[in-house]
Amino acid sequence: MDSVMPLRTTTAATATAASAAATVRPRFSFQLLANPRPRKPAFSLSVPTTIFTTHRARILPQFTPVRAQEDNSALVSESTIPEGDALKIKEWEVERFQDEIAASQGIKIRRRPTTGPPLHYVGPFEFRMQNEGNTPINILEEIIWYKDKEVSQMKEKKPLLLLKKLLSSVPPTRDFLGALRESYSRTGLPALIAEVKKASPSRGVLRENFNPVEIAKAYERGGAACLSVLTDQKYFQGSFENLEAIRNAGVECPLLCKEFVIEAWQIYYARVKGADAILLIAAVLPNLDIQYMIKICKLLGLTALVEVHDEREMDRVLGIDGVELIGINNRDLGTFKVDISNTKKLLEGERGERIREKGIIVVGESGLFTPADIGYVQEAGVKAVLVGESLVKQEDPAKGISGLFGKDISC
Ligand SMILES: O=C(O)c1ccccc1NCC(=O)[C@H](O)[C@H](O)COP(=O)(O)O
Repeated sequence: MDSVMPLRTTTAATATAASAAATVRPRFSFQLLANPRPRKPAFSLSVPTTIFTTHRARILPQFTPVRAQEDNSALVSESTIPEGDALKIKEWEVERFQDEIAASQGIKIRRRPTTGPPLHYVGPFEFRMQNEGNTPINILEEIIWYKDKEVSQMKEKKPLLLLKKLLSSVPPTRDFLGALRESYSRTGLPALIAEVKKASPSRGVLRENFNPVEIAKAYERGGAACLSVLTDQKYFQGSFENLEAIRNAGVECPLLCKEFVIEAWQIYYARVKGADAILLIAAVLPNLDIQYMIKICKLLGLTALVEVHDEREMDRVLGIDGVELIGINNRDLGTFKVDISNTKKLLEGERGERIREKGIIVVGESGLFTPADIGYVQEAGVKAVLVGESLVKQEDPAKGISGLFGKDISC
């Protein structure tokens, strides 16, 4: 067990924000949090930055008074805060606010580790456990935390203004949805989005002699309607260079940029690098972000594939305007277990009806290996499938497609 250390005694002023600025409070009044994460910010964003030592202390150690005072002397006056620190405090406030919105929508994935470990109140003491709140709950959260740092660095090298300038010289996007529809009506089978995937956190390296352009061309020859290109480097050994290379190699299938999007900047970047579509993961993004990102996608001519894992995410996404393409991922990102009956479960009953009414195309994702699997998800209601492992492992991925569908779908 990690070490536990008492931080300091607390006052009501540190525990209840709204009234704390006012006057002296009796000592040893405290708030006991049964479930401290995600925690309500102890002050609202509209409260001016006359806030309290507890919060300052979490991010600005120089403000830490070891013991709160019985009078207001422990409070730091606004005028003593250097401007840069005040900005950090605001950022912290916004982060906590974002976490709270996400949590209210059932999103468990946090955008980044908590700035300081959560506090536990026991008697008059606040405790914290080392590492608590700073260990990702699953692989998706780990990926997102890393992505947060990665994107900050990438943005510095290629700011949004520069990307916007580059947009004027990129070729037009290809019609991702149109390609799926065309393939479905041509073959009577779910349209294939074949994934260019070198490795994954669950399976490790899937193909040693990995040539992304050759694989993409083989997929196209084999009858794929669209391709998905993993661009995450650290966990999937993918790259934006792969996306660009495939785009520049004369491959005609529309390309999905398979990224872990947390910021609109990434959408612009994907567009500049040759994407025709981009993945938005509901387990990571709050509703408003999805809605706003879909608008950006439309502005840039991209298709948004909005991915869900469970009923709650599906219901959220069905309530968002502008969603045209939903992916149901059969992989549990906590356990990595793949269960294709997830697709069926999420398309049953009223949900399935709403999807049909809205004309949304559903993509079955992950764990599809045989013609029986394809038949099963088609029966459940999907009009497209996204397949990586079972194709990329084949010596000839084009033949792999015929094997997967039980027939040649290339003509
Ligand atoms: O593939 C993984 O191990 C994985 C782990 C964590 C997050 C995402 C992951 N996969 C992304 C995908 O959605 C799949 O690459 C895609 O659906 C294809 O799946 P498969 O056919 O099973 O390779």
